[in-house]
Amino acid sequence: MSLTLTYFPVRGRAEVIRVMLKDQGAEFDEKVITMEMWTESTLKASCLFGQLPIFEDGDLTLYQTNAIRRHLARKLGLYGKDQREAALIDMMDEALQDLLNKYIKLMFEKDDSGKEGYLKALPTGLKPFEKTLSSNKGGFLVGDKISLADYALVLLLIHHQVLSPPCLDAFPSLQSYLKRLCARPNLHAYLHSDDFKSRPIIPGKRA
Ligand SMILES: N[C@@H](CCC(=O)N[C@@H](CSC(=S)NCCc1ccccc1)C(=O)NCC(=O)O)C(=O)O
Repeated sequence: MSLTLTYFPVRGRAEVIRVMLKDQGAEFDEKVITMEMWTESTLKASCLFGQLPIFEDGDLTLYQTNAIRRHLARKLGLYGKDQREAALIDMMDEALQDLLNKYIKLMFEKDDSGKEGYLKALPTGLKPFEKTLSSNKGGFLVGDKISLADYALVLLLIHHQVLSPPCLDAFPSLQSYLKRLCARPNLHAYLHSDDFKSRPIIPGKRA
């Protein structure tokens, strides 16, 4: 299984793919594209949608982060035990995309003026996941095995603790979930690696 991820030297949209693969112990190569390479080469024109990431799985070439994530989830058994769980995982993942899109918008704002309002509204966004984790005794968002949606939530929580360390203080289930998942041996090793720590969240924004 030759897997290659092509992306910029930032966490960005690709980080959730890296986290999944690292936690699952799936070997993959990375092609790092600097902004200079991106603007000077024909790579952008060769990308179906003109954007990164690109994910190559043998002779399959995929664009679109969430399509890549779902492909890997099917391949690595990260989509629940049956269709019911897969549907619930999709539901959780869609809701996480809503949170991620708000976070991306904040990350790209020129100054910190939107941060106060963002953090004020954050608990409303986190509450459904606190409620889900406190009621699901399986230990994950859905069922009793890690899924596609858990990786998205874990990375969002990690980034939000950088943005505002106390942001999980009112959410004990999210706190213990994050602690437990980040202690998974492969994920723990990756999160403490220079690879992860040295990559900015987006260009110019260090974690
Ligand atoms: N729908 C696509 C969107 C891909 C995309 O926006 N790619 C960007 C890079 S991805 C990006 S903007 N990431 C930073 C935003 C981010 C920050 C923090 C977490 C997640 C994302 C890109 O290729 N820009 C160059 C160009 O268009 O010429 C996807 O999900 O892959």
